[in-house]
Amino acid sequence: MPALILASASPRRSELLKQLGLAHTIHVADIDETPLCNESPADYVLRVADEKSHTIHQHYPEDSVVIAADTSVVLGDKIMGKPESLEHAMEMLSLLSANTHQVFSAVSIRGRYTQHCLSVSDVTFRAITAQEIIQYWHTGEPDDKAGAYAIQGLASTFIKNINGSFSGIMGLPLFETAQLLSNEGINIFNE
Ligand SMILES: Cc1cn([C@H]2C[C@H](O)[C@@H](COP(=O)(O)OP(=O)(O)OP(=O)(O)O)O2)c(=O)[nH]c1=O
Repeated sequence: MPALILASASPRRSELLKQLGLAHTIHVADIDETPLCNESPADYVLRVADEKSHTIHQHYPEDSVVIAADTSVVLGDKIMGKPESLEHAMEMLSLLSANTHQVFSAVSIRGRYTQHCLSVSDVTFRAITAQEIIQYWHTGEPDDKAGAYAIQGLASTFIKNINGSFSGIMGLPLFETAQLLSNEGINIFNE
């Protein structure tokens, strides 16, 4: 079994990998995550995930497997990252209120092969008030989450419906991840 390295600072991604029973070390990739001019959401998350896995794979032997991911919340042509302030969270969550948006999550895996894939999910919010957004902000939960919410937390009370992958919305689509890892000889059921 090759060594598995998670190129991510996201505790959620590590938890999700552990959910598959996969032991891993963490080596955070510090890269510029600014979208390029006119870059589509799909191209953006795939490029950033690839840059993260590439940066970290350089530090390890060829036969190690590095996994990286990138998640964005997308509404129309707006790509939403993490909130920088209460005002920024208010702006994003007001747009998501009473609306359906997409969550794009890319996974990039480098080992013997270079592989990546994309998970896109639809998420529908009920109407949320400015008062709720302010209270939600003060819980600290929106802080380091794309679109300023966490489906796995209190924001579950805002979400009427999802069509897609719960783990993908949380930051690491496990169905796709398991498929890519099996191409590298990492199998969930026969470690
Ligand atoms: C939409 C959504 C996002 N998120 C999180 C997943 C990611 O951690 C974060 C999106 O930011 P990312 O830039 O994808 O990841 P990150 O900065 O946390 O970690 P790294 O770049 O080192 O891998 O938002 C949730 O936890 N729940 C959600 O419902």
